[in-house]
Amino acid sequence: MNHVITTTDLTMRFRGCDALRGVDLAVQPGTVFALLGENGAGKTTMIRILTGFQKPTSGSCRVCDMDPVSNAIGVRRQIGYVSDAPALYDWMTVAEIGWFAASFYRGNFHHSYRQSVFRYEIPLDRKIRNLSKGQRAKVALSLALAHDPSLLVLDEPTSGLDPMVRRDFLESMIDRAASGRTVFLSSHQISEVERVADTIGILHEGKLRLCCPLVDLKDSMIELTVNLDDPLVALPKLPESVETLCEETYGRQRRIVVRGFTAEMHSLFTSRDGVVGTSERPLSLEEIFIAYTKGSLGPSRPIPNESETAEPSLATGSQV
Ligand SMILES: Nc1ncnc2c1ncn2[C@@H]1O[C@H](COP(=O)(O)OP(=O)(O)OP(=O)(O)O)[C@@H](O)[C@H]1O
Repeated sequence: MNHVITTTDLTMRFRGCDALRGVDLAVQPGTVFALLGENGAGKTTMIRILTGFQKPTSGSCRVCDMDPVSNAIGVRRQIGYVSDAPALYDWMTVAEIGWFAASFYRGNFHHSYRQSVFRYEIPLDRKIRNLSKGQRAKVALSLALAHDPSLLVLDEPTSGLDPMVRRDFLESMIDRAASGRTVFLSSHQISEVERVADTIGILHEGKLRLCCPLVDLKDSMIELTVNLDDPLVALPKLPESVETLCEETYGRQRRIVVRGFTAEMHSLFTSRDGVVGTSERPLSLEEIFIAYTKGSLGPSRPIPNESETAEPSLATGSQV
């Protein structure tokens, strides 16, 4: 399969800061790819390189079969792009900026643009400088989508949009992917991303910690709770195929976030002296993100009472 985006050992060093450290990535066509990461993880840097606004220190990338370093204009003509702070000509009106941008594209750019701003209820005669933050974001999105690009690159696309518009917009991204076009977006809105993304990439301190279809990710990750009769009981070593992301003790409970744990492995625990029982639960994308980036179960988890932890939960249904 021809990937829409590939990066190979992509590295970006700024003075005193390694923004990207050897990122290898491949994005399939017809998918919504969401790049997640904390502040400063390297998302915008990655997007600026892919769109030809920044030259990487080393490594390579291809976007729509072009090299954004040597052919930035070719890439930008092919894709739609909205940055986290869209630069629009403030002195133009909403109508004028549509005319202006249409001059760079063939086809019915202008008609599509006007339909889009009409749908968003933005007055055509309003100056860009007098628009609210959300209205600016809507104009930028209308411009990016008007030539119906095969690849849409969005840096924090929903910041500034109200909840209804955010939901409609993200759902429209699913329709784009269903029609074979590709959406690459960065976001902090993890619960929103969870509803629309096909593939998740997690950047952490410039490294790609994870790149995986969302369905596989959610199927392969669980929080395993092991009830112990003594908090100091040592747990068995898990097979190498299992990735342990974090382990925390709450009284007589040990909670572990694991990837690749299979049902057969429960017996490793249940046969262990001092283990009273185990249970498992699926994780939300937000919990998975926290496990990968913070190595913890999350900041706001309730700490159970001693009486709760003493109670063994033995095998039924998803529990073992
Ligand atoms: N031009 C620059 N010069 C020096 N350092 C930079 C430059 N651009 C980015 N950085 C640094 O690179 C790192 C990654 O920044 P980047 O903007 O890519 O992060 P991000 O994941 O988009 O963050 P956020 O979610 O806060 O927007 C940060 O530590 C940032 O300070």
